Amino acid sequence: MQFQKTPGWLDWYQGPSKPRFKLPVGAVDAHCHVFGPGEEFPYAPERKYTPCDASKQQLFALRDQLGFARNVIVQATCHGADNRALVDALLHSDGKARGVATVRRDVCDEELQAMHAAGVRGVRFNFVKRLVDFTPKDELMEIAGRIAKFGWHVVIYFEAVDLPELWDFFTGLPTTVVVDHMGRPDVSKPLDGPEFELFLKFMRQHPNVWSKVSCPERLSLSGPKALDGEQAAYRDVVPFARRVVEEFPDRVLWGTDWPHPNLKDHMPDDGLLVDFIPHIAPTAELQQKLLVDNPMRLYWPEQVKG
Ligand SMILES: O=C(O)c1cc(C(=O)O)oc(=O)c1
Repeated sequence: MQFQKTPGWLDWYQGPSKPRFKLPVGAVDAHCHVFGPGEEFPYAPERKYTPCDASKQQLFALRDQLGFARNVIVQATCHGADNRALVDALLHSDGKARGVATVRRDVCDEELQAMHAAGVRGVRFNFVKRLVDFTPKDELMEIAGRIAKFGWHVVIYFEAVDLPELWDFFTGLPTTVVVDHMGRPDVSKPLDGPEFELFLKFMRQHPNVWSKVSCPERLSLSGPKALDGEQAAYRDVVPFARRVVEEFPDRVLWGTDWPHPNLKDHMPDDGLLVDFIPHIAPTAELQQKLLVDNPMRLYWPEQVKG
């Protein structure tokens, strides 16, 4: 099937640089996607965008180029609840990838079991209105109850302004809850202002809540871009991410977000995105937790000793 990319679509960056920052051994890129290829794994009819293809082979090549050991592949909304591209990538990863799927209420236990065997360890609930149609909360809560039995967790994606309205639902979830991209703070607002404080309170009061400190390229409003060797990219995002890493060192994850759906301004050089990490996790201990210990505990617990 032939797909036409959304007009203005930016393709992922070709030929990323080798990071200067040396990742710790066993580092996990804990948020990335595969797109299609559309010919093999068609994009979902209900999608809100049509991306360029970004195959599993291309993802695994990026992993090796950047120096990651493993990937966590998150179901992208352009594939709806059709997890075939994700599962195929997991099955071809030599055990180096685990996944987060999107499912509907009618998913049966056999399907969940098959996904578990392939390496799926969570489901994603998306509340970003430009990406998905609304799903009733009782339906999501029912799914959460079912996947909890598999030891899976829930990944949530929402905008900071929507947190108050979603608070009761999120805090009622029976699993570990992982927030995508720090709940998308508006980084033009003060770090200690009410909006980001509410997010910190969410994490403080609920020890089952984790956060990905990813996507500075999406959140930045004024920082230099991760292009042309820039070693201090997206400076305006640094204090927000660093605050989360320092306050919750055992509940943070990091990912490239490759192939970066829906960016409008520029495509970052993924090597330079890796060079962003020491700005938000300045010590070797914080880096080890962020990049190895935490993702291993959540996605490969059977390989964690002790
Ligand atoms: O902000 C976005 O546009 C975005 C989209 C998706 C997706 O379409 O799944 O995933 C992300 O992590 C971020």
